[in-house]
Order: sequence, then structure tokens, then C-alpha cells
Amino acid sequence: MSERLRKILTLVFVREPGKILLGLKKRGFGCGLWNGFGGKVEKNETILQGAKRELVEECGIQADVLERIGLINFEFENDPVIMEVHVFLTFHYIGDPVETEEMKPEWYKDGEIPFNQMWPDDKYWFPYMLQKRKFEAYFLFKGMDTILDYWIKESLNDCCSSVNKII
Ligand SMILES: Nc1ncnc2c1[nH]c(=O)n2[C@H]1C[C@H](O)[C@@H](COP(=O)(O)OP(=O)(O)OP(=O)(O)O)O1
Repeated sequence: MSERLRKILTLVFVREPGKILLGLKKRGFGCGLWNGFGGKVEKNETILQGAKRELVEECGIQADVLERIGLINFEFENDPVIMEVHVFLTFHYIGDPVETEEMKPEWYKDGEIPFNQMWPDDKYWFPYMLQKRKFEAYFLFKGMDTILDYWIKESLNDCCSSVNKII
């Protein structure tokens, strides 16, 4: 089997009944798009620790309990790197969201999520996340805007990555 490089990332959604906290990415990958809060997992931390750290860093919110709700693998055409994104959810958090150098947070009603200003894959898997249905998904992208292939299934294994090499 050929060696694949995996980038492990987190993505956290803070919820209130009927509402979700999104952040407008102000720089870097996904700049100008609304998303949850997260980023690369560092070498000295677990995926869960990385998720909690990024949530504090990006919007000042502390969440002691995060529920792992989804796992999404992203591939880009002609790119050997697989992005493995671990999606978490919480209704229990401490603090008010604050704008940071990286993200501008804003609450959205479940029915008013700005999918036209989000990653194109989000509209496929958000319904699972919003309904607390665990899911796994795969998306093959051409560039940043075009989805060439994808699948979603309603289940989530306990095991994390089949990492050959984490970058
Ligand atoms: N296609 C798609 N849909 C939904 N969400 C995402 C993607 N691609 C993604 O990368 N993401 C998510 C996964 C992460 O939460 C962020 C990207 O993290 P990034 O900003 O690259 O990581 P940081 O560690 O914060 O980066 P620095 O700017 O600090 O270097 O988007």
C-alpha cells in the first residue's frame, strides 16, 4: 500500500438549542468562510486536547466536555495528503465568544446557516451534526470549490486514524 500523509485536524461546534456558533475565518486556509473552530493537532497533544485548545484560542470559549460526532477525510486531486478532520459538538461551555485574530464568532439559528459562505461540503454533513447523528464522510476536491466525489454514512468508529505518517 502506498504511503499516505495525514494531516490531523479538529473542528468544534458550540451549540445552544436551535442555534450554532460559527466563526468567520479571518486569515489562512478557508479565509472568508464561516466554520466551526479548530485546527491542526500538535505533536504533544491528543486530538481532544487539540480540539479544546483551538476552541479557546479561536473564540475564548472553554468546553470541558466535547462529544465526538463526526470524522471527515478530505483529499485534493493530485495531492498525496489526506486531511482527517475530527468533528466535535458541545452544549456545555464556559465564557462568551470573543473575536480573535483568527475568527469572528457569531450565533446563527439552525435554519439560517450561511452555506453559500462556507466550505461546499458543509451542506452535506451539517444535517447529521445538527441532529446529533454520528457520521463519517469523504470528499474529493478539485481546488477549493469543486467536489468531484463524496460519500457519507451514519456511523462512527472509535478508532481514530490509520496514520502512516502525521504531518
Ligand atoms: N472542506 C472543509 N470543510 C469544513 N471544514 C474544513 C474543511 N477544510 C478544513 O480545513 N476545514 C477545517 C478544519 C479546521 O478546523 C480548519 C482548518 O484549520 P487551520 O486553520 O488550517 O489550522 P490552524 O492550526 O488553526 O492553522 P494556523 O493558521 O494556526 O496555522 O478548517
